[in-house]
Amino acid sequence: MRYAVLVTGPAGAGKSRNPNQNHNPTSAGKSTFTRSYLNHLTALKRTGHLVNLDPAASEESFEVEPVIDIKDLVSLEDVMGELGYGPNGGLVYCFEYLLENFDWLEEALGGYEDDYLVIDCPGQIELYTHHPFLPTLVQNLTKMGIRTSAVYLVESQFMEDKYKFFSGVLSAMSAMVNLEIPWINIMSKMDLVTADPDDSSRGARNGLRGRRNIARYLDPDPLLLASARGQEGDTANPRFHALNQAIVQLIEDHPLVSFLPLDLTSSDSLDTVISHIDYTMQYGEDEEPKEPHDLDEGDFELE
Ligand SMILES: Nc1nc2c(ncn2[C@@H]2O[C@H](COP(=O)(O)OP(=O)(O)OP(=O)(O)O)[C@@H](O)[C@H]2O)c(=O)[nH]1
Ligand SMILES: [Mg+2]
Repeated sequence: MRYAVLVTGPAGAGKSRNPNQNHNPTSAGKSTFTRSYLNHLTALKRTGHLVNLDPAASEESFEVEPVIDIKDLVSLEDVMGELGYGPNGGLVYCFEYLLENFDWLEEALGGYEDDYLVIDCPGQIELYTHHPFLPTLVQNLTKMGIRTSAVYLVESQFMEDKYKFFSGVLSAMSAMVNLEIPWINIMSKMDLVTADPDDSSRGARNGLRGRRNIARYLDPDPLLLASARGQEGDTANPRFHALNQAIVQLIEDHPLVSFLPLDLTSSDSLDTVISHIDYTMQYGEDEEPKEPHDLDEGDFELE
């Protein structure tokens, strides 16, 4: 049996791919997670392979070499330079080109029997919400006997306030219904969440950040979120309250949207996330199906 995990999620405004540059606060951290994931599999004495499907990925971001790289087929730089496309049109072109030349990918994947592929995807949200590329890719992988699941990373800053959170939830839901495969939502960069509730940062002042308050975002109780509205300092236009209420109702009616916390600085956290992914796609189902580890609350203690 072969397995593939698509690592998806929104990009930030502006790409900062160089790890030495300032951290890009709104990028989900897909590429970073992908590499930690593979290193962790190695530590567990398991084999995994990196597949890069981001035609704009920069070379220096690869501390783990991809076994398959879309840029060997088509790169965004070339498409933009030679065909005069902008970054978004260029990405669409690259994916169309990939699907038209799917035998290239099929051949490249052919050599990896009994394997576990971790696929780093680009961050353009349109790719997940309204283009047919990823669903077609998944169908093709399924035809090849590759069992595919997806993780959707949303950055922990989305927990800073409920409006950002709603936007993260809605994008996750939209991607989920578009792909229709086993799916896990992940709240990434938990290392950036302030541990100290007395922290005077903006998020902490709003009382919406800090480990103490995380639970309500990881496993959202919409009514709780809704009741957070109208707090002192909430400058939102009251006309939006009805809309928020409707979104809250939607979240409540679709309890699929919960998030697993991911803190790359904790190997336990990676362990938990990976065992959830394994469980979701029934990795090694010929053996006993695995129960996911209990969510390690030790890391995010709720007093
Ligand atoms: N503090 C912290 N920073 C992170 C983490 N993961 C990624 N970053 C930083 O966030 C930025 C973006 O990370 P990437 O992994 O390139 O994000 P991406 O989702 O692949 O971005 P795109 O490919 O542009 O969509 C980089 O500057 C990383 O160093 C994390 O777990 N914690
Ligand atoms: Mg990336």
